[in-house]
Amino acid sequence: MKAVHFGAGNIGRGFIGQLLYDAGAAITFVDVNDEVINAMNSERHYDIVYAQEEELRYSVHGVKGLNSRTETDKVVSEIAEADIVTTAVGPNVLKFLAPVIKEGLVKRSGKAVDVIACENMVGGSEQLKQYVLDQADDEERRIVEESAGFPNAAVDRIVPEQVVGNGLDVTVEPFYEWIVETEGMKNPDVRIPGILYVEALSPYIERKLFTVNTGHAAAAYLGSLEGYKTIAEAMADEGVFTSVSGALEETGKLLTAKYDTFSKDEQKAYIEKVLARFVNPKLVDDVKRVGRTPLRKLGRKERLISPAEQLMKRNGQPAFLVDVIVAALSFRNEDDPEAVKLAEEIQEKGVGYVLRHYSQLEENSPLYESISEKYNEAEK
Ligand SMILES: NC(=O)c1ccc[n+]([C@@H]2O[C@H](COP(=O)([O-])OP(=O)(O)OC[C@H]3O[C@@H](n4cnc5c(N)ncnc54)[C@H](O)[C@@H]3O)[C@@H](O)[C@H]2O)c1
Ligand SMILES: O=P(O)(O)OC[C@@H](O)[C@@H](O)[C@H](O)[C@H](O)CO
Repeated sequence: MKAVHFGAGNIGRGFIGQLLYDAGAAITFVDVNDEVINAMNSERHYDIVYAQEEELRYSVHGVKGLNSRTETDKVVSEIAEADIVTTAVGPNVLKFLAPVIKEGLVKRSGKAVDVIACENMVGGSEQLKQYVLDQADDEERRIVEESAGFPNAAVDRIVPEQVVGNGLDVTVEPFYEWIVETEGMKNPDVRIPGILYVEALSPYIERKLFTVNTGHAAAAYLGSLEGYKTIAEAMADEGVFTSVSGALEETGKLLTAKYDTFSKDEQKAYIEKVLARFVNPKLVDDVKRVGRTPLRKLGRKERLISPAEQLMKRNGQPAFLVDVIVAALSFRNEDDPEAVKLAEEIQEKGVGYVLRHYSQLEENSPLYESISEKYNEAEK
């Protein structure tokens, strides 16, 4: 089996690569980072190190690397022969993959394949499909529509930023979950052991995004305000822990009211497990990584605004979530262009502009009002 994976970063190497390799795939990692690509091509393997008491290493062999900008023809040929195509590049990067993925899919002459975006977002693969179709003429569009599936997915494993060993090795938490929606698959015969295939992804992606990622963002933004460097340090602060748990109680209320997929007890156990994962002492995860790209995270369909808005529509009070959103608006990191932009926008146009423009909240809507009020109080 051949797999093409875009994004040889933390989750790409630390999780997707592991399951694809286990499934017997020869993996071509496509990236733009030449250091990583060159290391892939000279080492041809890397290790995944489990962040747990007893060290456990897992080797992924036979990998190679290609540059998606300078080796486009080779990437197209690899896609043309692949049994599966996956991505983990970040939601903002998906549109840049579209031209080369479109060329690769067209070159397959109708041979079915699935393209799975493993990004933290609702409808990631569907979004990628739209970007691909935007690049296609009528005939190409027909080929893509007929032969390429873009099943949505949810991917969960905490993989912090770090370079260990040969520069490719990566430390990960032992936990993992990869869920793929069967609807929209064109090549269902390719099944990757370790993936849970479900008919409807919505409950699972919302549970993941609104528990793991909401809680993570809460710890990062509240922890950052308190001056903590890592998620584990932030979670050791009683005040931060209480607020993170409070935010997850709120999202839990929404999730169990909205879906009958999980009972209240199951959601409670899920939250407890997530909180335990955040305090893993062997996992050194910078609040700057977890809080990265705050403008994206303040988006309407994202982990903070979406559950808060949905909860309010069901007459719930997202008090803790609003505190986290206020902390997110105050997140500062000079190395993160989105955090810099956020600070500039607030300085020049005011917080209301950010809520209208980036979070797409209507002025004077209940959530807009709650956030503005709390933000102004905090600024006093
Ligand atoms: N790290 C985690 O804990 C984790 C867990 C689950 C899901 N995710 C999701 O996975 C995605 C990637 O996250 P990450 O933590 O691995 O980030 P990362 O920054 O470590 O990796 C992203 C990789 O994409 C590469 N890239 C950027 N532009 C590219 C392009 N045009 N073509 C090909 N490659 C390109 C980067 O060079 C980098 O190697 C995000 O959507 C994230 O939300 C991350
Ligand atoms: O990747 P982001 O920026 O959407 O979110 C940061 C973290 O919350 C995220 O990477 C988690 O570690 C991951 O989603 C755990 O599965």
